Amino acid sequence: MSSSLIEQAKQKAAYQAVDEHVLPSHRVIGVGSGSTVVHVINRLLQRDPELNAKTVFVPTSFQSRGILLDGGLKVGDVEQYPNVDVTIDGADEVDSQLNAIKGGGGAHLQEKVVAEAANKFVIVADYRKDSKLLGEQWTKGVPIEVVPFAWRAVQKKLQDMGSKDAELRMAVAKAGPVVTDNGNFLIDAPFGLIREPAQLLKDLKLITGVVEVGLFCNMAEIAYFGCEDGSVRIRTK
Ligand SMILES: O=C[C@H](O)[C@H](O)[C@H](O)COP(=O)(O)O
Repeated sequence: MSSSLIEQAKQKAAYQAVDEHVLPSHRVIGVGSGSTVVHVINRLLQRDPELNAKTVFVPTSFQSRGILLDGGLKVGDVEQYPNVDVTIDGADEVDSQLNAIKGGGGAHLQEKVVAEAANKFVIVADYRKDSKLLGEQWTKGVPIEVVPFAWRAVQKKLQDMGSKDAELRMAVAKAGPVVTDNGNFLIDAPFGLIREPAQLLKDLKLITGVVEVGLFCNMAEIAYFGCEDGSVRIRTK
């Protein structure tokens, strides 16, 4: 499939999710991160400007904050707005139970906080992210944000837990590791097919030095997948 068709699939999922879940009565909207969320923001910008002027948007990264500000929307944070009406975000992979891997762009810490602050968490993605089990299609591993000084110790623990290929994520246009929006490092830890994501999440969070894990378990209420044929597949819990 061409990249423009994939973009169309992302756009269809994003537009439908905004249309069905961002209501005129909502005053605080959580906005995730990544390439699919760009379409979410574009759709939000097509709403009645008077309605947008009465709404605060809570971004989850430097990326989404910048796009919201460029669009002239009012941004806030969870410290000011701990009660979010709905959060819409992308995902790297979603399983049949709506558990998700997130953090391919390193934004999962803020994303999880804003998703948990929301009354409803909605995922938007293209068909490549739709799996029966996590780890089927996203084979780079579970993104894990770690405090920098602990990265080697955390990597060793992950290897002991069976993720032999757990690797520090390296930057592309900079020498050295990726540094997150929160000043931390990332380790990508492959665990093969993840049959019990909630248990894995608990085990990973108990490792000292781990800040947050890119496994979102039992959080999403609904997921929209843009398909190859132009339709949108919806999965609910
Ligand atoms: O850290 C990044 C986020 O979790 C993204 O939502 C995720 O990587 C999906 O991004 P995209 O829509 O670009 O595939």
